[in-house]
Formats: sequence, structure tokens, C-alpha cells
Amino acid sequence: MIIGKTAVRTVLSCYKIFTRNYNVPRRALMYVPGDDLRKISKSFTLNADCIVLDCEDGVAINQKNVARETIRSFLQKGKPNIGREYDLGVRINSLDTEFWQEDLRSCLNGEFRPDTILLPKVDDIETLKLFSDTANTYITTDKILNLIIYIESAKSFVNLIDICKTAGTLSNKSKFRPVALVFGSDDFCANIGITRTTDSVEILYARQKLVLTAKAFNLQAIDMVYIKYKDLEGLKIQSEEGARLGYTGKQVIHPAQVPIVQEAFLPTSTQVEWATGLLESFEKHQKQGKGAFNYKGNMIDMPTVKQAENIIKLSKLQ
Ligand SMILES: CC(=O)SCCNC(=O)CCNC(=O)[C@H](O)C(C)(C)COP(=O)(O)OP(=O)(O)OC[C@H]1O[C@@H](n2cnc3c(N)ncnc32)[C@H](O)[C@@H]1OP(=O)(O)O
Ligand SMILES: O=CC(=O)O
Ligand SMILES: [Mg+2]
Repeated sequence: MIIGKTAVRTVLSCYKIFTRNYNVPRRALMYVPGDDLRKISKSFTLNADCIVLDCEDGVAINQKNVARETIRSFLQKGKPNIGREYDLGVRINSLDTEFWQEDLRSCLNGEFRPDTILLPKVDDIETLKLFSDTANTYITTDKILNLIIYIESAKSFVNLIDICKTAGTLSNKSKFRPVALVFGSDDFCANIGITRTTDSVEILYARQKLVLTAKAFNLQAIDMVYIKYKDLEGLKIQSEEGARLGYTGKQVIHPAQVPIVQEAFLPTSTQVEWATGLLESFEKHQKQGKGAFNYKGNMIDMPTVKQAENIIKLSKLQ
């Protein structure tokens, strides 16, 4: 049987996607306007899993150059040591603007680079291809960069599976690898012409579609921003809801949101207890040659064992 090159590439890219290492948590993905050095310095004191220096919507149009230059000089001092591992990203402007190429070049061609590039408004695979071609010309080292993809329009949802597949395929010949999808709910509402209500029922379909697709491609799923940043009770409710839907983290815009969000994406002590007991019971039953067994009145087999393993992995984060 002759297997075409395209088929081989697709299999390899799927293999790469499904065997990726997901140890980097991104529970709170914290935005910091790139033109605000005071906020940038503060963001490294907040214990957030992921800090995003923003060139896009948190920055006024007449400050775009200032943001880019501020981020570049900040990056060139080297990644700040905060006593724990964290992800340092830059969100560039979208590819339909005049700013994105300079944003990308400026943060990629220095001695120090961010860990991750966040790419907004990925409506179709052409956007990804253009990003990939350009990034490849700017990256001069072998270090692989993470890519986080924003899904924030009707078109991006219609093209979502192709976008995820193409991101995997492109990463085989590029120096980046896709690691997460972000649900850009604010741009999404603007794009499809809706205004948010308190219970967010009008965006539930999109919110679920994103998490489902992200998981199908073994990508992290980052939930929407809670813009009422003084309402911490509402934030807690929405964060816990996102975690129940399967999201792995949430976008954050203010320091006070970080601890609430990071807590919400940790498993509860009851879940950890359940998972620990289940895994112990699983080990015993494996030794007896039993694949399916009873644990606390439920039939348990591999899918539930994997869920328990996920809970234990997450519980080890702080
Ligand atoms: C839909 C999207 O794309 S969301 C992403 C784009 N939007 C953003 O990035 C917005 C980010 N957030 C912000 O700019 C701000 O939090 C605002 C404008 C909402 C409120 O700002 P402020 O009025 O300064 O908030 P507040 O006074 O409560 O801030 C308290 C402290 O936290 C700091 N702070 C506030 N937001 C941030 C932030 N995002 N990152 C780091 N530090 C911050 C302030 O500088 C202040 O520090 P200080 O006391 O040392 O001076
Ligand atoms: O980029 C985020 C959004 O909600 O839009
Ligand atoms: Mg957006």
C-alpha cells in the first residue's frame, strides 16, 4: 500500500498533538497593558500561572508603538524569576491590522523571547498560515515557542476544526506548537451582534463548542473574561462554572481576580479524596486482572480512571 506524504504528515501531526506535554498550567491568564510599566512590574508579584503582555485590545491605538517598545525592553532584561514556573506571553495585534508584523518581529528577534505568542482573531486557516510563515522568518533559534489561538468570531467557530488541524500540521515545520484555545467572548458578542446577560446563556453554545474542540485536539481551553472586575463573587461563580464545563483556565484583567480564578481551577478536597481512593482501588483491581470494578457504587473503567488522574495532576499545582 502506498501512503501519500500528506497522510504521513497528518498522522505525525496528530501524534505530536496527542503526545504533547501539558504540565504548564494556565489557570489565570493575566493581561497587562504593554504600555504600562507599573502594571507590568506588578503582574510579576501576583503568582499568576500565565502573564500576558498585551499589544492588542488593552492598548490605545496611539500607544501601540509605546507598548511594543516597552515590552521589548522589558523582555530584553530576561524572564523575571518569581520563584516558580510560569508562562510569559505576548499578545500581538491581529493580522488584519498594520501593527502585527512589527509586534511579532520586535518580540521574537531579541536575545530573550516570550515563552508564548497569543494570536487574536484567528478566523480561518489563512490567518494561521500567514502567521506561521512570518514567525518562521523571525525566529532564529531552535527553541520552540508556544502558540495560543483566539477564537472570537462566528467565522472562527465555523472553521474551528480546520484551524486546530492546521495549527497541528503547521507546527511540524515551524518553531511553534499550539497549546491552547482562548474563548474571546467579548469580541465574539460584538461580532455576532449580541449583548451579554448575567447568566451568559446567549454564548453557552460557543463556550461549550470551544472547550469540546480544544479537548479533542488536546489543547488547553481558556474561558472568557469577567469584565465586572470589582464583583468578585460573580467572578467566583463564573470561574467555577467554566471549570465544570471542562475549561482549564480563565482570562483575568485585574490583580484581585487572580487568586479566585486559580482556586476555581483547582480540584476540591472532596474530588482529590475521591480520585485518590479510586486510583488505589484501580491498582488493586488491575493486579487481580479486573478492568471494570465497583467504587462507591459506581462502575469504574479506564475513562473514569483518567478523570481521576487529571484531578490528581491538577491538585499538585498551587
Ligand atoms: C477582552 C479583552 O481583550 S481583555 C484584555 C484587555 N484588557 C486589559 O488588558 C485590561 C487590564 N486591566 C486594566 O487595565 C485595569 O485593571 C483596569 C483599567 C480595568 C482598572 O485599572 P485601575 O483603575 O488601575 O485598577 P486598580 O486601581 O483597582 O488597580 C489596583 C492596582 O493593581 C494594578 N493593576 C490593575 N490592573 C492590573 C493588571 N492588569 N496588571 C497588573 N497590575 C494591574 C494597578 O496598577 C494598581 O497598582 P498600584 O496600587 O501599585 O498602583
Ligand atoms: O480577547 C478577548 C475577548 O473577550 O475578546
Ligand atoms: Mg478579543
